[in-house]
Amino acid sequence: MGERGVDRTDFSTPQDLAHSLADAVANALREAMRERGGATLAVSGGTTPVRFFEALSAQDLDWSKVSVTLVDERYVPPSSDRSNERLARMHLLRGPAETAHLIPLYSEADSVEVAAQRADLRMLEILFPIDVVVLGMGHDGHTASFFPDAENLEELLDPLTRQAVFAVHAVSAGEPRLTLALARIASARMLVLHIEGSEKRDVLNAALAAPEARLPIRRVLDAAETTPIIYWAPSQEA
Ligand SMILES: O=C(O)[C@H](O)[C@@H](O)[C@H](O)[C@H](O)COP(=O)(O)O
Repeated sequence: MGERGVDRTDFSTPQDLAHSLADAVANALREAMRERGGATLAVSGGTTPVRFFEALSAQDLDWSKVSVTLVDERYVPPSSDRSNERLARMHLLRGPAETAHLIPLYSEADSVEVAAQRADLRMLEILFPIDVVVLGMGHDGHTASFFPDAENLEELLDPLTRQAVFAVHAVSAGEPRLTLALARIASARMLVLHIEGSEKRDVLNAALAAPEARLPIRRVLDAAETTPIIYWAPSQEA
């Protein structure tokens, strides 16, 4: 398998990236609302998206028609500072975007597997394919919660699986995770990968140039039904 085709947009600062990505995502959500009366957005957590979330939250659109969910979630309550739901509520669902409908992945359950079953049912509230999916990436080439050492990685990456949400156990992930399956990510109408810093750029370039798809990020980009769009900026020390 040769180099995967992607669209790249590099920025000089994370701030420039955040505003440009917020404009592009907002336009895609507006188009979805014009065409289908509503829009769906799935975002990743971690540390990278905060500027983007805050720029997107300020966008002028009918947020009451937007359903927002998470690409993946740490199996922690929304009160935890590790929670992606908490991150989205703090930085994205505020101001104009406060009226968006958030569909979290986490729920307090006897196990992460039970929580995944519940989240899978909640995904019935979403009209797939998702209009916009924004991925992040770790330095190990994971995206979503597709960690290279995930016990059920091939199940997560199965393009034919019908299950929308899976539980993930991976030593490198820290706590157990909840994640959308690759099939729900790959079918996005707009698939964005937002990464910052030279190390992540190098990991991505190596994954894209590799003759076979080994890293999860390459498996996801190869499965994408639209041309993935890479948003990159140099990291900015806090
Ligand atoms: O729950 C998570 O951590 C994310 O969804 C995950 O896939 C993230 O996008 C990468 O780990 C990058 O995280 P940073 O932005 O913190 O580098």
